[in-house]
Amino acid sequence: MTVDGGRISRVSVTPVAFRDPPLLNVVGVHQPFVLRAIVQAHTDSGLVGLGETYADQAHLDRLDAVAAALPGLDVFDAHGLRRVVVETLGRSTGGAGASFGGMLEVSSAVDTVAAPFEVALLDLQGRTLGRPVSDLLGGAVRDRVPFSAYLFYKWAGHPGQDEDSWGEGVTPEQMVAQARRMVDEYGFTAIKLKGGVFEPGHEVETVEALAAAFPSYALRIDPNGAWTVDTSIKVAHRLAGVLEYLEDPTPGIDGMAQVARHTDLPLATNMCVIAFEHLKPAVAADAVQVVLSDHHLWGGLRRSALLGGICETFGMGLSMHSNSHLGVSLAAMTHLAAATPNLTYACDTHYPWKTEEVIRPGALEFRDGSVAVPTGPGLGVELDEDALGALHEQYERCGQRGREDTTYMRTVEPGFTPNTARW
Ligand SMILES: O=C([O-])C(=O)C[C@H](O)[C@@H](O)C(=O)[O-]
Ligand SMILES: [Mg+2]
Repeated sequence: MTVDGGRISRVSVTPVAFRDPPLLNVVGVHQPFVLRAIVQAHTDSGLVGLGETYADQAHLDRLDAVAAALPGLDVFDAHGLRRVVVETLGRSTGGAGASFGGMLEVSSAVDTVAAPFEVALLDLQGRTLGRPVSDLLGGAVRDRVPFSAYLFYKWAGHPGQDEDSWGEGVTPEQMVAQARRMVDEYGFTAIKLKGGVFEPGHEVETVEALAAAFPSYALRIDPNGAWTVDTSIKVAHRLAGVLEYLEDPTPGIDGMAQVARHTDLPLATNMCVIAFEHLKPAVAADAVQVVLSDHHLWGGLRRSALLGGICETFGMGLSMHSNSHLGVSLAAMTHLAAATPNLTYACDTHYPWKTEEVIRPGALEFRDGSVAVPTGPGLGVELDEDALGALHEQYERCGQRGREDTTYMRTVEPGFTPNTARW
């Protein structure tokens, strides 16, 4: 007996905006709202599959062009989806690259545009078969997926607004308090500090304060390439035995390779290896020991699983990157991590920083720092249509149409320049 999953009849792409605190990073500060796009792929048999991605205007235009070309596609035809994306982007944009917030440049838009549609197809396939997405990826090898507490230096509140519930995060003591709250509320046992904001000595002191306060925890710092090779080597020596890995201390495969030659501390990246074409030179130079996957950027869940296999082949570790996201992404990340045997590090998530949501409550709960893999069909999450509508109205009202961390920072510090390789 063959199962007919039906064909795509209509695809909607809904931009939404949700509130975000003023989190600091190497290129500036988070704006008051995060923009995301929710994909709903409808079939002629009445099912709806979900996906989530970025919502910068240029990306939205590409998503809309692909969405219009998808009706008629068989929900099991993942290669057909990729063909549609390649053909559509070739026509509409020439396949030009994409940039998100000045932090991540991708050489091709195909993977980033294809990803949310691929997730929606997998959601539909799972709903058709009555099986969770993790089963379609080879089956869950763990029933809970561990995540890390993702700490950010931050302002007390957005300019002109009241202090938020997290308050200021600048001093080591304030950052330990931030970690304490995340650990108490979510049960995390791994902690990542977003660096690249203050001079390295201050950030190292913060890591040391975290290590003293949370002695048995796995710690990481990620300055997003803010340091020179020399500084990175010095920090690597000082934090050897304290960190589980050092993420993107300096920019580029060459720079990371120079650092790697002087330390046994594993170097991790979501900046110099962000597409399949970067793997060969990174492996040849032994530049990174841990790759942070991200299905939003690597072309979806199946291609991220492929990345996992390549990392295993070349003896590299695998972790998972995040950007500010909602529950549809968290569900997809959880299924992928559950079905990727060598994804042994706690995954990043920005989840604790958000206060608004588009999925119905109950499907994804943090306990002991981990999320149980949904066992229902597909992604196992349902959209709350009212919440989606409200966050879409918020998108219409908020006036933001892209992620502009640097521009926003300059409204407060007019002379600000992004800190890459500054120290
Ligand atoms: O690990 C990373 O590089 C990130 O999570 C990048 C993000 O853009 C992060 O810096 C942020 O949210 O500001
Ligand atoms: Mg990173």
